[in-house]
Amino acid sequence: MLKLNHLNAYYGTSHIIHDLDLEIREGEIFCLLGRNGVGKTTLLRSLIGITVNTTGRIEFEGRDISTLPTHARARLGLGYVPQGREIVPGLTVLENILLGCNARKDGRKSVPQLVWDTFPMLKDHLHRRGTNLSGGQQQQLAIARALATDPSVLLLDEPTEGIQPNVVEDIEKSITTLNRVHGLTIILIEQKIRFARSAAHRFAILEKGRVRVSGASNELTNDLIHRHMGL
Ligand SMILES: Nc1ncnc2c1ncn2[C@@H]1O[C@H](COP(=O)(O)OP(=O)(O)OP(=O)(O)O)[C@@H](O)[C@H]1O
Repeated sequence: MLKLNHLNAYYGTSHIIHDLDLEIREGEIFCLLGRNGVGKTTLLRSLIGITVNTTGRIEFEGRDISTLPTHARARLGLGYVPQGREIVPGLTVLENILLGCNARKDGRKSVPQLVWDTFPMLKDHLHRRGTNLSGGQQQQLAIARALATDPSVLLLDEPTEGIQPNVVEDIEKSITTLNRVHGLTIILIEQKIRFARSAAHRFAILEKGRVRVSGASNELTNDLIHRHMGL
């Protein structure tokens, strides 16, 4: 579904991702792991085309998207939930969600039912400022905004980082339901090994912008985690 060939990514002259080959299969949760600073966020940004220069091929559903602008990639079906959520200040919850609708590939402006089914809590807060929600609610809003684009692949950058423990489980459940029940393909950056193991079908551990080891999630042994992530 998504194939990367010889992908290199740069911030100015800093070379962050090195000649990376990776294939994400339709219907899977693919987990990106690795220590801080190895390039996980940069890899997701390369896929959606934000703030990073790339060379190499990014193929999505058979088409080379590597030179397309971000909004065109979103329209083709890549939904991005950035680290830190980036809820737009000054906009209500509903307005934040409607921002996502602008990127829908079918041109419809209505909020997909999947958004409300996944996060019914948001309906009770539609006219509050998004930034006034709790951290966990803001994360749910950020995922809702990406779902409003009607994506076929969701890119999630540490979706439960810094979230109160009681909400973490709700968000994790939503992510697995989006995949298992609704068939969304998901690329997930995750530091919580427990969730990576239970949710992901396959994983890759990055080191210095390269895939150091990859495999099925049942091959994600404590030894690998210790050796390549220092945990
Ligand atoms: N906007 C930027 N300009 C220049 N260098 C950057 C920029 N963003 C990140 N970097 C550098 O790129 C490297 C990879 O960072 P990246 O955020 O992709 O790593 P990461 O694996 O996602 O780490 P973390 O888990 O800390 O988010 C780091 O050395 C970082 O300092």
